[in-house]
Amino acid sequence: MVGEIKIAGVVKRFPQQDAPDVIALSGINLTIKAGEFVSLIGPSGCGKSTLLRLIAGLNGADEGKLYVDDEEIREPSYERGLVFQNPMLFPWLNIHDNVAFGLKARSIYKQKKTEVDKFIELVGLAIFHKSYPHQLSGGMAQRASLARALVNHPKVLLLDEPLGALDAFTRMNMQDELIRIWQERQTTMIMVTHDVWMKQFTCQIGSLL
Ligand SMILES: Nc1ncnc2c1ncn2[C@@H]1O[C@H](COP(=O)(O)OP(=O)(O)OP(=O)(O)O)[C@@H](O)[C@H]1O
Repeated sequence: MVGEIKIAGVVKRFPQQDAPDVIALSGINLTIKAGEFVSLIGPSGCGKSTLLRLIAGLNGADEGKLYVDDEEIREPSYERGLVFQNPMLFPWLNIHDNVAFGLKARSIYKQKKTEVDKFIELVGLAIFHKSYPHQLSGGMAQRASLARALVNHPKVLLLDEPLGALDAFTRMNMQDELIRIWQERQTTMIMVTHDVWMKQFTCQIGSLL
């Protein structure tokens, strides 16, 4: 299996004007095994999103290193899919083209076109593949955003409160969906959540932050 994450002595500071630096992460050491589904839990401001952004390669650590399968994380990669609380779909592209975007950017769309349809179907949006983001509900848009990350077959899926903006019923369905995808694909998943039910289901590491 692939997708093991190692975090070694990671420190992240945010400099402030006329004030001491904010120390968002102070010496985090953690290993997440390939195929695990882990929740990051903890009080607001404890550094959950910061850690996710470092694993995504969107920000660099001030000290320490992060690895995926022993390869150091230095920049964003399609191997680490990221889903935010608010689905960031391109409003001018329909659902098919949103999901296909990464494959087109990497010039592998022609070979992988059937994958786009497969993942749109997996998240239950087959009949909406020609719809535009403004024609979808929040839950549907979030599922499209999940398909867009999954179509790249990431080693790791990073989920930053992906269910936070959804109503309770849609959230329950999406939770089931995520667990089903995880069981089916065995992708390493790291999810920032405040949801107690997900917290019970997944491994808990929030106390480390
Ligand atoms: N870009 C930034 N510039 C300055 N400070 C930042 C930045 N991003 C995060 N911080 C600070 O780093 C700390 C950790 O923030 P982070 O967003 O990681 O917390 P969190 O645990 O995800 O919080 P929440 O549960 O409220 O989303 C906070 O004190 C925050 O103000």
